[in-house]
Amino acid sequence: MFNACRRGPASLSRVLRAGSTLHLQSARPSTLSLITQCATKPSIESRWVHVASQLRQQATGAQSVPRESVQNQQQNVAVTKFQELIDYNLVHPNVVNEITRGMGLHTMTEVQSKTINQALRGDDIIAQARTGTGKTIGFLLPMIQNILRENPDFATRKRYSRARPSDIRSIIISPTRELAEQIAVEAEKLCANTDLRVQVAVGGNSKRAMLRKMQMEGCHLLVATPGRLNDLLTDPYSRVSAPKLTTLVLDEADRLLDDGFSKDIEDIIQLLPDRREVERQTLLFSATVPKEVMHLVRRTLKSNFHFVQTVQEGQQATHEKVPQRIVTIPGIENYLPCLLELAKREISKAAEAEAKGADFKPFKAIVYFNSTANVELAARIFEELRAESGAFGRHPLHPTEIIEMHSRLTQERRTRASDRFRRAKSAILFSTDVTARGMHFPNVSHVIQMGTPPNQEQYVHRIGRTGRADQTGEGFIFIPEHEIPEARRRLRGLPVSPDKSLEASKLDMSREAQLPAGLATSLDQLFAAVKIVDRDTKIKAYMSCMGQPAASPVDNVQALNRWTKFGWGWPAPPAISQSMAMKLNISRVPGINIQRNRLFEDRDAADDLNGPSRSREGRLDNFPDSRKFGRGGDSSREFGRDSRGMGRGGFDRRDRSTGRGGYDRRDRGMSRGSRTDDASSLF
Ligand SMILES: Nc1ncnc2c1ncn2[C@@H]1O[C@H](COP(=O)(O)OP(=O)(O)OP(=O)(O)O)[C@@H](O)[C@H]1O
Repeated sequence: MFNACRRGPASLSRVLRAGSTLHLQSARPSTLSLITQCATKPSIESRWVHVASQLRQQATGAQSVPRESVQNQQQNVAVTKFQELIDYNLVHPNVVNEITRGMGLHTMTEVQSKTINQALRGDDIIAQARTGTGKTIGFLLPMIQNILRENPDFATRKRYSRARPSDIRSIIISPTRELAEQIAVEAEKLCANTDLRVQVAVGGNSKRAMLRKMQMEGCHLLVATPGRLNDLLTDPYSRVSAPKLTTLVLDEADRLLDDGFSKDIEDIIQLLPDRREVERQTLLFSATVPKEVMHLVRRTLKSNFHFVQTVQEGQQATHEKVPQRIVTIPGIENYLPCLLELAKREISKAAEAEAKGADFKPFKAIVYFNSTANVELAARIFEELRAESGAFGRHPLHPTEIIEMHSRLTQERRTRASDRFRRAKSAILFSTDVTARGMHFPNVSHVIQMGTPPNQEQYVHRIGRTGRADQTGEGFIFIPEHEIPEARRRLRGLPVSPDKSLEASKLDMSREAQLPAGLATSLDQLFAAVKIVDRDTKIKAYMSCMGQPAASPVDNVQALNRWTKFGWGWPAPPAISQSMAMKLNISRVPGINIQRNRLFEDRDAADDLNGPSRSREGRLDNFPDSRKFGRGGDSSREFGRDSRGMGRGGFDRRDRSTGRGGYDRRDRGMSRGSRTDDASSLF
């Protein structure tokens, strides 16, 4: 979207100006938020009208109350309990009862109270509130009531529905398929006792099957991802249209208005009825609204829109109830040892609490990486962990499940993965940002981020997967030393406190060290698992990190090379073609392993940079298994001086020629190190 703006006063703005009701808002964001706060606050605090018994008696007929009367009541009433929506005849009981009786929710959250009251008046709204505060009901409820008010017939469930795919009254756009499906499930719950038909249209699923369902059942409320929605609205054979559209919702609005989706949103708005002919309400919701999107927000909404902000400027965008810890680590090779140590610690804490009959929360974590290839590698390694040697050994984290989630999976596998994680009592979900926004998985105890997130907003959304509604949770972020300056910049102002509780976070893999027995065992298990994972998966992970923007390409290349050496035991980092190195502007970076005429490397690299879709079985690494870590002593074990020649920090003694642990900044070419295809060199 920002690109679109740079291209000239965004073509989106041109599209939007086509609607007569659209006047460009000239107020700056700060002024704007002040204005709206003034406008909304009194209605909540001072205009409160006590529930009158005569209004209670009218509770059954919200749909039959004339619009003007509803508006008059809305002028004076700001409800904070769902039941009061019935009491004041604001929302049909068939919808409200699903919330109070079906979901057991009674008191509105702050964002719900503010948005529901405002949106029932028909105003355009942008709402910003912390993650997990119930924004979904905040837009669904007024949206459904707005349809029922115009079409009272839909308020009760009929045996036979005569809806068609062209009956769409509301469209909700979500940036991800999983989120669209989640919203549709929630919408279906609210509409269960009405005659409204909810459909979901997302990419990755069969379009034909989706259209058949839509044609059989009809559609009043469509939840969709931008690409599939665009496709449906432009396909003349789909018969999907929205001539009577009354509400458009953009959930995760800032994401939908950014570069990645702006073109689709622009096209979709062009395909919707002209606002001069069909009056439409637009609702934008997100936990983050960066200043940069405010001008696009103003263009998307009517000029008198309301900005509902429950997070004021200068306040933390994350929950205070979620302690957030930052763990600095020597290098990327420490990620998985740290994760394994943390998982074991939290799993045994939960088990102890359970045994004592104390309150406990099973370990259920989402681990975020910045690339798909890294998610695949970490998940594969964790799947291969064994407490004892042999393929059929017990998993050291049993019964915690290992699940992976990213866009390279088929839609069917993605759906299965989210369902599995949703149902799991204890699990680790390795994920890309595909689950970072909006996804509600119950009882997530930990959100663990590996490396610096792309931006502060993404950090906020990721951490928001825990501590939702009235729950607690914890956040960890692991930052390798070379990323600290950039991480400091991106995480400025966030309530993260340093954590040094993990032994593995202090472990310099390139040096000899005395290790506690528990850590030595974990490293042993990780090493055995790394050995099993195929080479291609590792190369893709390396290439994907290479392709990511880095503050210092030199530090980045060196950190990645160190990872391949001490994390995987490779004598030299993966070869990268000259052309790829030039494309990434790293061909002169010391330590880069440039190989000419290796077409397959080029292909792999291109795959990783562009997000490959094909999956291949790669070769297995062929480490001799003669040098296992073995069991440590009771308290500690000297790492590197045992009879198996562990090498310093798991690094082979033969490799000393390359300096400490075989690698330091002076060692400009990993390829100079002697080959250590050796078990002991992995960790
Ligand atoms: N009034 C309420 N009281 C208690 N729980 C609620 C209430 N409203 C919604 N919830 C619950 O809170 C959880 C989070 O809701 P929801 O997914 O809508 O949050 P959100 O604000 O959209 O989060 P995100 O910013 O991550 O998208 C859900 O389980 C929902 O059922």
